[in-house]
Amino acid sequence: MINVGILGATGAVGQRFVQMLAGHPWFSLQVLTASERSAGKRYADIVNWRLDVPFPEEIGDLTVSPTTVDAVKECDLVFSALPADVARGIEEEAAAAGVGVCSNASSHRMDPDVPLVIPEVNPDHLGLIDLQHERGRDGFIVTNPNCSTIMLTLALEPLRTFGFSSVQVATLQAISGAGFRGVAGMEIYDNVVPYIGGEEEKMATEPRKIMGSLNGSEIEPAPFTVSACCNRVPVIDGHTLSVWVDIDRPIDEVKEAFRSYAAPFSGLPTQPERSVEYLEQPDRPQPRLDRNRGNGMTVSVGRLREGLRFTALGHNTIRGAAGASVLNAELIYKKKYL
Ligand SMILES: NC(=O)C1=CN([C@@H]2O[C@H](COP(=O)(O)OP(=O)(O)OC[C@H]3O[C@@H](n4cnc5c(N)ncnc54)[C@H](OP(=O)(O)O)[C@@H]3O)[C@@H](O)[C@H]2O)C=CC1
Ligand SMILES: N[C@@H](CC(=O)OP(=O)(O)O)C(=O)O
Repeated sequence: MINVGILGATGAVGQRFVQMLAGHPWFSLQVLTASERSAGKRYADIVNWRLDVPFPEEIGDLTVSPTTVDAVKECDLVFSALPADVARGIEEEAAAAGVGVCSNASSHRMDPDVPLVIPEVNPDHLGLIDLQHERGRDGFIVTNPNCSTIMLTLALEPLRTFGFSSVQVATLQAISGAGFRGVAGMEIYDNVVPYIGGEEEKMATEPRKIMGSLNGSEIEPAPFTVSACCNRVPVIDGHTLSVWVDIDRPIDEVKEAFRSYAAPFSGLPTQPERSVEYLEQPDRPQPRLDRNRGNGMTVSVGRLREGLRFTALGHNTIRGAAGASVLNAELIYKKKYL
């Protein structure tokens, strides 16, 4: 078993990590960290468990540690669910101390030697771990993308073969994306907020890195543009995206590309049966009905029509965050970087 820890284990994403790592066949959860407010207390006593699944009692007795390199230096791997400003330094320190870091935070996503990975899309970018080692890092940092970026990029992957140069997207993002203390009820109830700080910029840059080509030690960004409009809506979990892409092919051909898409690997415990699933019903996908497809790891696609337009949807704290990171870690383990 690989000994793992979670940085920021009490938050919206941290709790999803606990859910996904409790009973994991390869990873043994040993360390949970949070802020000074929570450190030194029993996890079961301090966590305000807000997930719609039972609390994994076997994890409850772990004592929450402060978020320091000392707390995690005996781990082989840590999953980071820290706010980006807190994550930057501690992730670097942990990687320097020989720990593998799989991070959800945005701090290192665009670092040239840090892979920004969706296993189905760019598993080869993990080769940058070797570059990090050559540059003197004993451990490594691997990141997963922004939650909306993951839904968009996974939905575009089956269409890669057609080629495209321009993507437009409008998002309807769940409130869990802002963390537990992120959006006040008075702001979001009976409302839509047409602004999520930094999100549109991330959606413009991250997909190009992910779908880019690794040439030696550099990633050449993919040659398309993304124009995004991001909106917060009163949904608890599940980001919905309306996507336009400049592909001029018969609808049936494009639909077949979605239907026949299969991940380029198999055998990872968190991998869903279908990474992308096309839904035929005219009013799907919907967050309440489709976010848990594939245990929250499937991106549902539907409403494909002339334009070329379609709708994509995925669970933002599972496929868009903790599940994405755990799947990355499983691929890293399978490729023997751990
Ligand atoms: N929510 C989502 O859908 C997604 C989130 N992310 C990213 O994941 C990260 C976590 O997000 P989320 O779970 O929503 O955030 P939350 O605010 O819900 O949780 C933050 C966690 O970090 C801890 N923390 C906060 N400040 C400090 C500090 N100064 N030192 C140590 N620990 C600290 C908190 O501990 P305590 O409880 O003690 O305060 C808590 O465990 C962020 O970088 C976010 O951008 C990425 C993709 C999607
Ligand atoms: N911004 C996303 C969640 C998030 O934290 O993204 P990032 O990891 O890129 O900061 C949302 O609000 O839904």
